[in-house]
Amino acid sequence: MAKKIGVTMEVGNDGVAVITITNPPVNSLASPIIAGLKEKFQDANQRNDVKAIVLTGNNGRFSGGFDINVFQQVHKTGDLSLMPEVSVELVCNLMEDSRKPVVAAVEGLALGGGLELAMACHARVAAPKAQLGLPELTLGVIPGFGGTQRLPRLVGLAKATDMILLSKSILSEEGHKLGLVDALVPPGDLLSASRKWALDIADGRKPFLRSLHRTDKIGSLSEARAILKNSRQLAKKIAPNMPQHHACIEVIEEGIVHGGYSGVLKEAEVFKQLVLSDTAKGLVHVFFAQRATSKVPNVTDVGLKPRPIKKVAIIGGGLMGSGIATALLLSNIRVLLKEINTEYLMKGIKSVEANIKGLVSRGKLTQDKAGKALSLLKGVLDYTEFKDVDMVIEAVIENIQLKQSIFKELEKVCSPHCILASNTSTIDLDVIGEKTNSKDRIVGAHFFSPAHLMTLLEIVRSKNTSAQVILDLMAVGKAIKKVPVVVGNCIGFAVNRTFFPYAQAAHMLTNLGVDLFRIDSVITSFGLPLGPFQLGDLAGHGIGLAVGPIYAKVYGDRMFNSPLTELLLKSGRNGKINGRGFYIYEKGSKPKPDPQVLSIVEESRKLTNIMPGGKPRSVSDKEIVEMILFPVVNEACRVLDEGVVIRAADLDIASVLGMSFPSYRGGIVFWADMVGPKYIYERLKRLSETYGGFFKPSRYLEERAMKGMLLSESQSSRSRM
Ligand SMILES: CCC[C@H](O)CC(=O)SCCNC(=O)CCNC(=O)[C@H](O)C(C)(C)COP(=O)([O-])OP(=O)([O-])OC[C@H]1O[C@@H](n2cnc3c(N)ncnc32)[C@H](O)[C@@H]1OP(=O)([O-])[O-]
Ligand SMILES: NC(=O)c1ccc[n+]([C@@H]2O[C@H](COP(=O)([O-])OP(=O)(O)OC[C@H]3O[C@@H](n4cnc5c(N)ncnc54)[C@H](O)[C@@H]3O)[C@@H](O)[C@H]2O)c1
Repeated sequence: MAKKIGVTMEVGNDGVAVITITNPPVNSLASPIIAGLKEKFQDANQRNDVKAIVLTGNNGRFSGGFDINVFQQVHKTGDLSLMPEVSVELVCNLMEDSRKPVVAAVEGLALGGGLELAMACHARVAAPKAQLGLPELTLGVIPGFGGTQRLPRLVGLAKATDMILLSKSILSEEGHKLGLVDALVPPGDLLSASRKWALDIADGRKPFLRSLHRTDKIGSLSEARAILKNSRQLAKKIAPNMPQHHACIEVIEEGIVHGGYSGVLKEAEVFKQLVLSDTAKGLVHVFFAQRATSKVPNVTDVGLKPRPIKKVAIIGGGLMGSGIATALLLSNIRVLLKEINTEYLMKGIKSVEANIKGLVSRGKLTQDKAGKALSLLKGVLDYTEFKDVDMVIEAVIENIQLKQSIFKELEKVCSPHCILASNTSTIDLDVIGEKTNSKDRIVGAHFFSPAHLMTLLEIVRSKNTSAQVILDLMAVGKAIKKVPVVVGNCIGFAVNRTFFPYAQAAHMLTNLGVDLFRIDSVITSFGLPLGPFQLGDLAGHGIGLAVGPIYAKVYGDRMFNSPLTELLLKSGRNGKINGRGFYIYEKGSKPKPDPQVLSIVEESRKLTNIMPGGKPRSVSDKEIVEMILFPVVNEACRVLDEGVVIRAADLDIASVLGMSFPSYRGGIVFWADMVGPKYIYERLKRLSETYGGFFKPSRYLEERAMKGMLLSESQSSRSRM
């Protein structure tokens, strides 16, 4: 059934016209809605039987803002005329400058353009817990319906810049205290209270306030400049590679110096420049890509319903098990934590307590909620209580025999409906389940460390895993505030496999004579939070050494054998865990590059002997980025080719959430498509001629480059799912 969308107007006997937006699910401001609003406001302004106007949204939501699909159309076509003229024609002229008072009746949410429409009204009446904010910067643009001008005038400049630059929304309760909301009323009274407020303004019992004309909360010019100076520093820190934060501050300043209307005009001009930026393209792609991950063919579209998961057993209370337990407890799921002996069990429980305490001390959790979460945890040393759990997540050490024997045991002690998940990062799920008759309920639940903080959950589907089990795990993932991405079974799954060349390429460059600290710094300037060497320190070099042979067995044709990790470990440097790796780690200070590592690097260079003519290779920063990230793109191509992910955009989200690949670059595949498959292919081909198989372009990349196709264009599927 086609969804009903549009704008309606009903005029009551009291002379109030109620204009209602209907565009499920979030009442986004699509072109027909904007056209409908213009028409209804014109009509209401002209009609003699209308004294005042109330603007509201249908189904308990005011509006989630401008329709983001339009940005995507603009990105595809480059056609700016698809953007409707709103900020002057509708918002200033028909709404704010109307002779008839307009009151916004806000429930659920008013975000982006939604809040901007509400701010152009002459008062705002809201229901409790409505979400209010201007999140446009997360999409690479700035507010474009006058929000940069009206929010500072309603809540003060410091609060407004904080909300806009950090894309932080507030609840209507806080909005009421700040003056953004004029009255807070129960949802059932929202319309009647708004009508009354509108009539009170019309009859002069309440003031007729136009937000853009207000100056009472802006302060003096020197005060404003001081606040904007701080904002510029904040922008530099949080968004060094993005244009929209600085541009937004400029626009706000224009309004402070030359008046709100001048600010509105500049806002419209800057908006049009930003909407076409690569940053906006990347961020808008990520917005839709993240939502697309919840659509899994033959799982979410076949009428199945997720079964309730109330109690989960976790086997292994080490780094991962304790993190996963924390995430489940915080979402009110009961957890049985199993360990091998009392000492390890207590250690595991203490880690969970420390995770939860950390959240309380950072103000992210109340003491009450922390107590409630911990009351749901029970430590055990055997399987007696496993009979009524809905799901088991195994997180013991990476050992095939151990995992196989655990799953064989689980099959006996758990009920037949119980989901049997493994957090393995490298072992084939089919091998783990080999000795069982429960292959249809065995699934990978690959969390990323620290599991209670990282949002990606790779759900690994073997050829036997049932659709119901996938759906159940997706629902658990969402319940614990993760973003589940369903992937196929292969060594390293989607993220670790795609990024295994990341460290390898860095080692090759170092062995070619490039300074390793420079490599890290170039990669962090590109936008990844940690360069490959610092990331290696964080994971621990012991792990790197242990998983190397597993990868070599299947991807050996494209591995670079660097002795550097082994040499590092020999000299007692396991990374952050023991305070020394490539960097020195001291409590309370930032990691410091350790110059003593350079002699180890020299030893490695002697062993590999790959420097051309024995001399360090000189490379530009651009070459460093290409030599490290193009092999990653090449592996991403193989992941796409083999159908390890359902769609290319899933790999983008997985790279953003699992590897912290910069979201403003849209994820690894999106970025590669922006750079150009042909260029990447040619660079890799040339590099492979000099340095061998590590850089050899994959068949998929070659094919796409030759045909002039994008890597993300849908493939003739050999999907594993
Ligand atoms: C010139 C313009 C100036 C203006 O200043 C610019 C803006 O306003 S920019 C906008 C500023 N506003 C924002 O940045 C707000 C962006 N939106 C959000 O943050 C969340 O969606 C929201 C909190 C609203 C609901 O969360 P939730 O309940 O977890 O639900 P969910 O997230 O799963 O979404 C459900 C469905 O709704 C869809 N959809 C949602 N919003 C929009 C939209 N604006 N448009 C189109 N579609 C939108 C979403 O794709 C999904 O579709 P599907 O096909 O079912 O996958
Ligand atoms: N460390 C990471 O960053 C990371 C990330 C994703 C996945 N993984 C995977 O998660 C799993 C666990 O890794 P980790 O880093 O937490 O290891 P860890 O060594 O920190 O913890 C493993 C725990 O399992 C316990 N254990 C062993 N046998 C057991 C048994 N029979 N019953 C109960 N407990 C038992 C050990 O006592 C230990 O406390 C591995 O499969 C690993 O590949 C690790």
